[in-house]
Amino acid sequence: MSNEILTPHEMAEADRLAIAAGPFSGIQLMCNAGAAVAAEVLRRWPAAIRAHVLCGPGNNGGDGYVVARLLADVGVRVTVWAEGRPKAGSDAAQAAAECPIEAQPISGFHPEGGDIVVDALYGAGLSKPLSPSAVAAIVKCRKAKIPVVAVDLPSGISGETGHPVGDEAFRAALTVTFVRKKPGHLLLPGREACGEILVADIGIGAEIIAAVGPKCFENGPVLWQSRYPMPAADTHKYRRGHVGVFSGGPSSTGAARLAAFAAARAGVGAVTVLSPGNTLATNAAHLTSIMLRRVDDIDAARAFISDRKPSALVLGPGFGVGEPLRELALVVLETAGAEVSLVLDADGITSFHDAPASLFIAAGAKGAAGLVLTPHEGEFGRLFPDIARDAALSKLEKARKAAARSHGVVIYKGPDTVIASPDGRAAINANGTPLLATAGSGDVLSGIVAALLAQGMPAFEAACAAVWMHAEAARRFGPGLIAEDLPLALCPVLRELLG
Ligand SMILES: NC(=O)C1=CN([C@@H]2O[C@H](COP(=O)(O)OP(=O)(O)OC[C@H]3O[C@@H](n4cnc5c(N)ncnc54)[C@H](OP(=O)(O)O)[C@@H]3O)[C@@H](O)[C@H]2O)[C@@H](O)CC1
Ligand SMILES: [K+]
Repeated sequence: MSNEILTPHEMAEADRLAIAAGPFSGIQLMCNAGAAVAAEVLRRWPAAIRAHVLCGPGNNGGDGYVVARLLADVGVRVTVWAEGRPKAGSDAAQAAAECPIEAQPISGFHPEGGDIVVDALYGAGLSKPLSPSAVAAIVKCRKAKIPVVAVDLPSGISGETGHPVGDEAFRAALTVTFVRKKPGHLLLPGREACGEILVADIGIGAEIIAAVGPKCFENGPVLWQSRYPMPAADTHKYRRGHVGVFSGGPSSTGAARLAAFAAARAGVGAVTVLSPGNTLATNAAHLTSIMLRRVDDIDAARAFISDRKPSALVLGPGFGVGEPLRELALVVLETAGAEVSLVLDADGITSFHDAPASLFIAAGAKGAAGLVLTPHEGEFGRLFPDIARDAALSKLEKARKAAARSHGVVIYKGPDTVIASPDGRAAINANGTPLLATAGSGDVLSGIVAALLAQGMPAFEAACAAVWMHAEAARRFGPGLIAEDLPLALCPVLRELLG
């Protein structure tokens, strides 16, 4: 399965390279695209009474004229409604000329129950908010409650950001896109506007995509399974890594234990909860296989790192915001060394609200511990306020900029979690579930990330794998899920991954 995601700009580049390399010309690619859409319409709605094809002035509209011709060829009653006309000499103009159905102005479009609509108004070239006539067409589809099949993208949605360019966008039952998905198919709200997404092969080969060199991927095992840590037959517990999790004070120890349990389930050989003296008894009462060590201050943290050589540390969950956490994080980054990783979550992120540069400088220093940051939207805004405010950037670009600035892998959490690496690679997660919107679920994610890091998985792949496994465990567990369930719910997911 191809998991690359192409930005609209990269898609246009792939298109250019493919046409230059042959064998397909631009109009042939357009015919292949239109044929893929028409075939899907016929397969899914063989009993549709009438098809309305909405055609815009660009190549998206060109695809629409091909769909209209092919549907009419097999006897479907087709009406074409046009907004603007293709430029003379363009591929779209040729497709329109070859379409036997005379286009009518879109203002006359009136669908009825039993009809089907093919939205070929705008795709990759959407450059401004939809016109009042296009918005009226959306309202008519909504009122008639008829299925919309979007060609490439639901018109109105930006392929780059997944956001509507104006106030309105089509909502499709099915979106047929070409070659590879675009960020707007996976980022919200675009993902919801697309309905089911089908990627059609139109004759642009993998070698063309490789030449374009995309650095964004849909998250899933294909992306990271080859780097997943498989326990060797002759392993022992410390060869499977050691995770240390810093515990909070008396009223907030649960978050660290959630991270610790998750780390243990995710395959790390040993886990130690690092607890202040006043919470040792509470933590001890809830831990069995997980070790416990008293850590009251920076010196004790340093001593743990040098005596027990943890391979990853989790700092933040339930810890409390403030100077002690900042100091601890900087000490870990500066003294732990390159073979240790730090997962900074929750309070760990918020603590650097006023001094993010100190964190980024420490993370960027040669030989520093590797850093993974796991902000949700609010935390992201605290650490990267200017990036968060920039409305022109997609969530993907925001995560990428944050990773480059912080020198850390950033897991920008949400229903469409984006994982970005300082080297420019990024992944968009698509198996998220609202079941994960529950207290403590982020602590579990931090524990899984740390466990994979501790077992030697590279940071970007570890972050991607953890995000996917976390969501997969939640989906398979189903309703009623609370964070305590997640570590155990990882087992069936692990059985498949490691099986
Ligand atoms: N890449 C490939 O491999 C293949 C791509 N294919 C297809 O090509 C599509 C991309 O085509 P495209 O670049 O011509 O862009 P498209 O979306 O048709 O719009 C551009 C036109 O619309 C206009 N316009 C924009 N927004 C507007 C608005 N709100 N209201 C009014 N006008 C608006 C815009 O005007 P301008 O911005 O120039 O003023 C321009 O005239 C892609 O989505 C896929 O379906 C396939 O054929 C197979 C091969
Ligand atoms: K469209």
